[in-house]
Amino acid sequence: MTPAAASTELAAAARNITKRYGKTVALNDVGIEIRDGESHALVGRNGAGKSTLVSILTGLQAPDSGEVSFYGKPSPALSDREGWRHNVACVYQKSTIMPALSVAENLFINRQGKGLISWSKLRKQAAELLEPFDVKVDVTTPASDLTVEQRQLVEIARALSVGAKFIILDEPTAQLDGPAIERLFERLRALQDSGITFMFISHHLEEIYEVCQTVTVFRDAKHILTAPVAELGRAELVDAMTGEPGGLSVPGAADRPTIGDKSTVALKLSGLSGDSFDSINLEVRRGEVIGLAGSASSGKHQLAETIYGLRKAATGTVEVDGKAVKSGSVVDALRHGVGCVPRDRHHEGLVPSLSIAENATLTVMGRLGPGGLVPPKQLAEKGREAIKSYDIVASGGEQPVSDLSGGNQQKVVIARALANDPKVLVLINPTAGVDVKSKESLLGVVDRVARTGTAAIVVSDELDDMRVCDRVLVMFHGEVAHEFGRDWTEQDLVAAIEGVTEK
Ligand SMILES: Nc1ncnc2c1ncn2[C@@H]1O[C@H](COP(=O)(O)OP(=O)(O)OP(=O)(O)O)[C@@H](O)[C@H]1O
Repeated sequence: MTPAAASTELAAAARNITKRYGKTVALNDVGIEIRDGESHALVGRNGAGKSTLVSILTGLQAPDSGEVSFYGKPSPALSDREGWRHNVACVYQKSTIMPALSVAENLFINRQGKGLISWSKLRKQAAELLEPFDVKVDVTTPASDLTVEQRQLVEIARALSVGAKFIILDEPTAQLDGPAIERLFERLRALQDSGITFMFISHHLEEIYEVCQTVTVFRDAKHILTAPVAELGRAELVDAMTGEPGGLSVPGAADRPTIGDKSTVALKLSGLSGDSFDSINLEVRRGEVIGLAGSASSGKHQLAETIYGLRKAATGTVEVDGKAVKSGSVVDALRHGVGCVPRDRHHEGLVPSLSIAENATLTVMGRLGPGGLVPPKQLAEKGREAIKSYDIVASGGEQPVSDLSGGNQQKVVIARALANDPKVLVLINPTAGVDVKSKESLLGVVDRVARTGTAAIVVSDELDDMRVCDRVLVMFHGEVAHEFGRDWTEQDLVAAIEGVTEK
């Protein structure tokens, strides 16, 4: 995006903001100034305070102290939702769209006005609103049928239609595949050219360089720096986020001993077919890490979810250590030693009201104490262990998971998957929402368990997550179209994912 588009007027400003949750100081006298027309990145490690600032900038909660203003005017009262909606909108990772309502109803929610609704007029207006966004859906479609990409565009269109010119994008690319990210960025550029201001939160630092002009770094609830993106190198940016010098090093598969044919087969898929994938045969040996790559429609998620029992296979078998696992049963998969990090931590991953310790031990309750009850001392120990091993930012193991930042919740999901000492580990987007430094330590965990003989399957859109893999299988239209060894190149992999190379 062109820096020239930004002016000196401030679209949004937050000054001297402090916010506490009990003993936790989530924001400690921080500020941010977002110039009209710019795209301003907000980055920081998990738990740095980014989402808390977003909730204050969107009027979802009040700060304990400090002020927010838009275009030089003080923010509306918290109860004036309409006033906030005119100033700012946020596209969250978690949808704010009502799944049961149609696209048109979602676009006009809360503002049908008084009197009878003219459905035909509403549908026509909805179609007009979406037209510039090239969202190819019938506006009467239920919102639950939208892809993540379409859902985000509907949310942006909705924000613009109520007059907001400042939009916050909270990790918008976390659930998108490569081509969808490119399409989103093209649209952001066009919107910025038309004068829309963005605040952009992402753990993918290369995206900051691609779409933003200014970057602000928060660390441990404090403002560390604000600088033009062009003047801050990637290493300096990471140093500011972590507070310590030294680059990043993602563990690579090449550092582990090669897995020979003599190693026992831990997981065997024979003629496995299901929703979106067909006739998959695969053997994964003890200590071997397999990457599953492919576009969103490749069938990779469905295959992984069938292995850990979330989906029932149409035909074929899944065997762990030579024993067949009952199809479509997560409990049976767990019993055979399959651990999983699911795609959606909000729905399948965690029990938000339970503590870190309780969530981290959900898969092993029966083994820790009689009748599934864990003695408090042992539970506290497990909580401390999880916090230490997985680098979780929290006040203690007894803290409810609902209080944790998104990235830290993801670390609890990983702790839970590993608590059972699984023979086979299935990880879907394991580093989603996780900061750069924690990414490195989580991939280190995969490397470590592989060394102890666990077989792992890593499903991810991130090439960095594939570096820890011994083999990378690229799926295309439900089949394994390519297989790469440890020596894959980024170019080969991307070409195979997009289906532009010969088999
Ligand atoms: N409702 C809450 N109750 C208690 N503590 C909370 C609550 N919401 C956030 N916190 C704490 O405030 C701190 C900042 O959290 P926040 O969600 O703003 O971080 P973040 O920078 O968005 O992290 P991430 O990158 O993981 O999304 C964290 O320590 C978190 O545990």
